[in-house]
Amino acid sequence: MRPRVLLLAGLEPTGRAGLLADVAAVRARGGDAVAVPTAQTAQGAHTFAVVPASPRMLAAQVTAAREWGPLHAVKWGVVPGPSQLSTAKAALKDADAWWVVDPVVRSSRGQVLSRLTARHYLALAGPRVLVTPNLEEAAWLLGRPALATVEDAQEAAEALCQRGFGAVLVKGGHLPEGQGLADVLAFSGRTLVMRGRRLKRPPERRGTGCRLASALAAELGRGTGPEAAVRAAREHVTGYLRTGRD
Ligand SMILES: Cc1ncc(COP(=O)(O)O)c(N)n1
Repeated sequence: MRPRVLLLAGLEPTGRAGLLADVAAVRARGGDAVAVPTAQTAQGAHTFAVVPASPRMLAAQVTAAREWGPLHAVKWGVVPGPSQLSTAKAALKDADAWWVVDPVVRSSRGQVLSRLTARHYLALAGPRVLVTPNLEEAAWLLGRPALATVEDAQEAAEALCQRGFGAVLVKGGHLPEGQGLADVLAFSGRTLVMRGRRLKRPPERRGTGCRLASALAAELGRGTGPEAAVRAAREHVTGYLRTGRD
């Protein structure tokens, strides 16, 4: 089965992160990508700009895509503000699809990409919604101090499940040295710690969170369960970090 995946994300024209990275990951996982830009961005060595998409166009693009067939999964990347969020939500009403929500409000260089608050993200919770915060984003969503250990990550993943997310993947790529690398997946009353080796990341290989969430959406869209989907998506990102290709 070829999953059809809607990607709602910011366009970063070089494809290092954002919508083009998402498209590459979905295609590499054997899915069909429907790419709807929520914002235009410019992210250079010295230049930075974000312009939100018009809500009217966003709604039209999602609606038009749905007229040609079902969406099996939706990946939410950067959503610049509440009007893009509510418009996309309304246009997806009644869609029978998994949602993968990457609560990215800043680039890895610290630039602000979105005005959404933790409350907006918590309102996206539902039984078929998988949220993929990193440690910092998980603390932000829960209004907690910084998470520094694998145990903190486990607790945060469980707390986000309690808030109504069907599955939570807390990405532990930024755990302090000595903690190793561990992602924590909580779903259906289980909590799994998935350990890994820390890989050196060449500075141009960005968008790992984008690729992880998009690969996950492709897997969930084809009917893979959350645990196997997360394993496949982690492998995808490891391959990207090693080779620079999806
Ligand atoms: C449009 C867009 N989406 C996502 C990211 C996060 O990616 P990174 O963490 O590599 O900066 C980004 N910088 N830009």
